[in-house]
Amino acid sequence: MKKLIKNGTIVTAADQYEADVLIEDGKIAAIGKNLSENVDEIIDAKGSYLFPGGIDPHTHLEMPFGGTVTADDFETGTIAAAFGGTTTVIDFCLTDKGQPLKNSIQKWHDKSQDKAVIDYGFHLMVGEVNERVLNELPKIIEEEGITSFKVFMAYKNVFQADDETLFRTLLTAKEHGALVMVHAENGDVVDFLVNKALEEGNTDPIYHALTRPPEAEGEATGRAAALTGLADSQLYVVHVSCAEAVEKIEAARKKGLRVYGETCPQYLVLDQSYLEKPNFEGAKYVWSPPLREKWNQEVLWNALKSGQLQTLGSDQCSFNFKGQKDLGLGDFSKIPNGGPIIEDRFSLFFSEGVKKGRISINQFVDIVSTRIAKLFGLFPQKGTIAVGSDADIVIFDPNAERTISAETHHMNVDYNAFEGMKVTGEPISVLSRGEYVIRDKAFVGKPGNGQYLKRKRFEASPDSSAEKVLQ
Ligand SMILES: NC(=O)NCCC(=O)O
Ligand SMILES: [Zn+2]
Ligand SMILES: [Zn+2]
Repeated sequence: MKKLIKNGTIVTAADQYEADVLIEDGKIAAIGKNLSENVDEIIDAKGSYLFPGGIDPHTHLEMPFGGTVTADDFETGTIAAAFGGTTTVIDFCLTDKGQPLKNSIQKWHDKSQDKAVIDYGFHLMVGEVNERVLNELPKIIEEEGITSFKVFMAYKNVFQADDETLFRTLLTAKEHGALVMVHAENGDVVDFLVNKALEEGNTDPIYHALTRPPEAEGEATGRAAALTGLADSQLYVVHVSCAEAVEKIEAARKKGLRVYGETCPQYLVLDQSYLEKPNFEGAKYVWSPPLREKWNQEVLWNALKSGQLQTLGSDQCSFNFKGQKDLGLGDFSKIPNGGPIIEDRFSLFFSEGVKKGRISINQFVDIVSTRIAKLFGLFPQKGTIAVGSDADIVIFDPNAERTISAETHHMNVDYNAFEGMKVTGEPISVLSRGEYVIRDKAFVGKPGNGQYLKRKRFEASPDSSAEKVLQ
């Protein structure tokens, strides 16, 4: 099967140029001016950008959490992702203490393999380190191609791991070529503050933010970075929300540590005041870490622009307002944490970032796709438009205008946290390995077409591809 995309403007992390793209057997076979080939289909992309498909490094699809299960599964979640210009997701596989890790991974394969419409991989949660886990982790890297481990420093009595677990995970990752991801908040301090607020009768959603102060995120980020230095390992801090955490990442990177940071759209455009919305509507804006005071947004944008933060994840973790978020009526600590963002991550970032002049168009591609591919062992298969790469391509109209709304989104939830926001720029068609998933804004993919991705190991040597680009 051959396709030729003509007249589009290719944008990568490094270039912007007009050229035709020849696709054969799911790969990019040639790029050049005036390509003429005997093909099955010619796609006219005049006036559109051709972006490498977005890679979302942070999703929670069909994940049990907070006494319920996230509303989007691998089918609805990946369909929504594709509508939004994302062609790869890396989802967090939760694990259970005392259970073989491979059982948890099998559970995640079972939920995803017949449902995903785009390619996907898994990160693996490490909640304990013992002989069994230490024996299993290298096999998982080798056999499953799972080369990133997640350690929670918060959610006490649920997911939270201690510092020894984090440190030993960092040592293992160093030895076997994996990247350690952390949810960086001081869970003990947060737990104390939450209990105190509830004892004092403070139960509204805003107390979610007030009991998770930025200092708790900064402290945990700095602690994780220090342990990374001690282990001479590599660290990726997920969902960075505030200046205190950015400062710690910046300081670690100045020392030459391999510490990387991700932020999410919600921290770039929403703020703490949303939690004060009346009629319990503030619950829609409950994330951990919480939304921060507005001035933090500029710090995050600047950190993305200067390269101190490297990536944008969605932290897709959707719960319906009715029947799920309302579990926390009368007790903010019972509001399931998270929101629906997988669909809007890409175009919201284009609109707020590129259109508003905060980042260049090449930085946009780098942050939503290329660097993620490099850090998580997918480059150059994913994350760029180059000969030999998978033909994951977004045909994007940079001038289309739309208003974000739950009425029109494709996520399986009854609200959109960005309701009413106007964005400029929209995917028109999206190809995954050369096949349409979205064609002229309509879904034409098939559940089960998404392939599981075994990823390469993290390359830590100074001249590795990840390091060269990210320093
Ligand atoms: N971020 C959030 O509030 N929910 C998803 C789980 C996590 O990433 O901590
Ligand atoms: Zn988290
Ligand atoms: Zn998350």
